[in-house]
Amino acid sequence: MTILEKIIAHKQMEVDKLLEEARLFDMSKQPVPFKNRVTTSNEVQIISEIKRSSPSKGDIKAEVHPVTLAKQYEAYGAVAISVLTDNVFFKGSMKDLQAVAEVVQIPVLCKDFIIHTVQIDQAKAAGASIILLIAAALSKQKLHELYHYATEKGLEVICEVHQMEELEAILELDPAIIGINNRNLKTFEVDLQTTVKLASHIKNKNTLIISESGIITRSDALLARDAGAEALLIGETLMRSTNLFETYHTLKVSKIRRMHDAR
Ligand SMILES: O=P(O)(O)OC[C@@H](O)[C@@H](O)c1c[nH]c2ccccc12
Repeated sequence: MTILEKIIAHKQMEVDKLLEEARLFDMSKQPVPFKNRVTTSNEVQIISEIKRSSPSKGDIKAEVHPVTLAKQYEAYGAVAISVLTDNVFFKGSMKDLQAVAEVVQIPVLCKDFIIHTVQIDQAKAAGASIILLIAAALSKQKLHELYHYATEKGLEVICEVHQMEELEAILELDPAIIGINNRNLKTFEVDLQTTVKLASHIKNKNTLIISESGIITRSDALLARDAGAEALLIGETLMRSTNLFETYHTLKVSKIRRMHDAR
């Protein structure tokens, strides 16, 4: 069993419990616009992630205070905050997301393994403006169903892909946003060339491309930018930073290639 299969099996149990509880979710919250903020900017934007722990790295910063960190991310210019809400494998929670969404003005991404519409309702009620749908975790039919459901609720969706077949399955949707995960969720291997390879197959210029995972240095940011990414999803590098001001400064690159950016 791969780690992704383990996570999904556990997620199914969580979903069954949620459905049993038959909670009513308040769906009246207005999401904060995301994509437009990225595409109209002159800089490659950073989606900053709150990630206490992960199955691949173990504890990164388990004792973090999400609200304090989110405020710092916002102050340093994050375009959105990603909050890991999976508890069993990432030590996050929907409570974290809710607390963060209450204090920041920027959009919040619910970073979880979504397999059922009830999780979308739950995320929206907690204050998420964006959700993630992971192609590796869903059948094509389910992916399409969840995508349409979330967009009907006014949420923006990042369709995450890691392999060509996954990209093909989501291109049929002509999605507004594609996240290319440089990390293989089955083996944890990270390769930034994943962004280079897959981005070249995304022909619609209106599709926003986000490069996700394993971005550590300025040259990583430049590599993703040159491949066509307009935003970067960064977790561990920010979580481990002891000087966020400097780290943002290092990772913030302009969308246009400049002389001093040459590697
Ligand atoms: O910490 P990193 O390497 O910067 O990665 C962040 C983010 O891309 C990663 O947490 C992630 C991308 N897709 C996911 C799906 C589920 C859980 C986590 C993820």
